[in-house]
Amino acid sequence: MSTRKHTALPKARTLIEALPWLTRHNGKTVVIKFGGNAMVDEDLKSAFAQDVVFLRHAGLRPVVVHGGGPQISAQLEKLGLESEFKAGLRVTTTETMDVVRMVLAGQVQRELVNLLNQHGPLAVGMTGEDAHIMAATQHYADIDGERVDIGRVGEIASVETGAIQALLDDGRIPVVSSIARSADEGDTGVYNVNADTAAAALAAGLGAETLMVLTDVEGLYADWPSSDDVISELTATELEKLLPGLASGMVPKMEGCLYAVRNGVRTARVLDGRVPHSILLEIFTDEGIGTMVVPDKDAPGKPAEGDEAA
Ligand SMILES: Nc1ncnc2c1ncn2[C@@H]1O[C@H](COP(=O)(O)OP(=O)(O)O)[C@@H](O)[C@H]1O
Ligand SMILES: CC(=O)N[C@@H](CCC(=O)OP(=O)(O)O)C(=O)O
Repeated sequence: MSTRKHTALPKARTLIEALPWLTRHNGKTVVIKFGGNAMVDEDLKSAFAQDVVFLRHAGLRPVVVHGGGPQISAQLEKLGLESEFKAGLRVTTTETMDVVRMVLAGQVQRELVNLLNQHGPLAVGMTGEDAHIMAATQHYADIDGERVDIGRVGEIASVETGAIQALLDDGRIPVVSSIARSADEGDTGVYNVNADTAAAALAAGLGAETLMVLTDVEGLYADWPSSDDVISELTATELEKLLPGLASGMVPKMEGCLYAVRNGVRTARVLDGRVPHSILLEIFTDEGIGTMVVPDKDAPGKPAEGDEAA
C-alpha cells in the first residue's frame, strides 16, 4: 500500500504542475501547423494525434493545418514530374496543382483525420476551399527584386472562419489542407498555399491564442547554418529585423509568426516536431522548447503585466 502511494505521487505532481496552464488555456483556440519532415515518422504522427486529442479533452480548441511538401514531391516523382521551388515555394502548373490537391486532401489530410479519430469521433477534414475558408490571389515570387510568375501559388486574400468555429463549438477538431479557392471572379481554379502561411492566416482570422508551427529543427537558429544556438524568445520588431537574413525554409514560417502576432495572436512558436509530445511540453509545462514570438511591448492588446503566455 505505502509503495503504491509512493510511486503514484510523482504522477500526481505532474498533473498538478499542469494546473495553472490548464486554467490559463481553457477555452482558448490553438492553431497547430503540422508538416514537412515531422510528418514522415509513424511514431511521431501517433504522438502528434495523441497531443491534439489531449488538448481538446483538456478544454482547448485545437485546429490543425497541415502541409505535406515531401509527400507532394514524392508523388510528383512517381508521375515523372519534377519539383521546382522558387523563393521557397513550389512552382505550381495546373498539372502540379492537381497532384498537390490529390496528395494534401486525399492522402495526408485523410491520414491525419484517421489518426485523430482513433481516439473518438473528433476530427473533420476540409481544405481552405470549403465554405470559403480561404480565398487567394496569385502570388508572384520576389527573386532579387524581380517579380517572377510561379503559377498557381496563392496569396491569401480573405479568410472566413464560420465553418471552423461551428466545428469547434461542436467539440470537433478541424483539420485543414492548405489549398484556397480563387478570389478572382469567374476563376474556378484553386491555389496552392504554403501551409505555414495558411496556418498563420487562420490563426489570425480565428483570434487564436497561439500559433504553433512544428518543424524539423529545434527552432529559429540565431546564426544558421554556422551555429545551432536557438533563439528562445523574440518580439515582432526583433523578428522583423531578422527576416531579410533568413534562408528559404524558415521564411514562410517566421513571416507567418510575425503576421500572426501582429494580427491579434498572443504568441507564435516554432517547435521541434521531432521531439515526441513537443506540443504538450510547450502548452503544459514551463520547459518551453523552440522559439516563441511575442507582440511588441507597446502593441495594442498586449497581455497585462504578470499575465505572460505559458
Ligand atoms: N535561421 C534558421 N533556423 C532554423 N532553420 C533554418 C534557418 N534558416 C533556414 N533553416 C532551414 O529551414 C528548414 C525548415 O523549413 P522547411 O524545411 O520548409 O520545414 P517544414 O518542412 O517543417 O515546413 C530547416 O530544416 C533548416 O534547414
Ligand atoms: C506554394 C507551396 O510551396 N506549397 C506547398 C504546400 C505544402 C506545404 O507547405 O508543406 P510543408 O509544410 O510540408 O512544407 C508545396 O506545394 O509543397
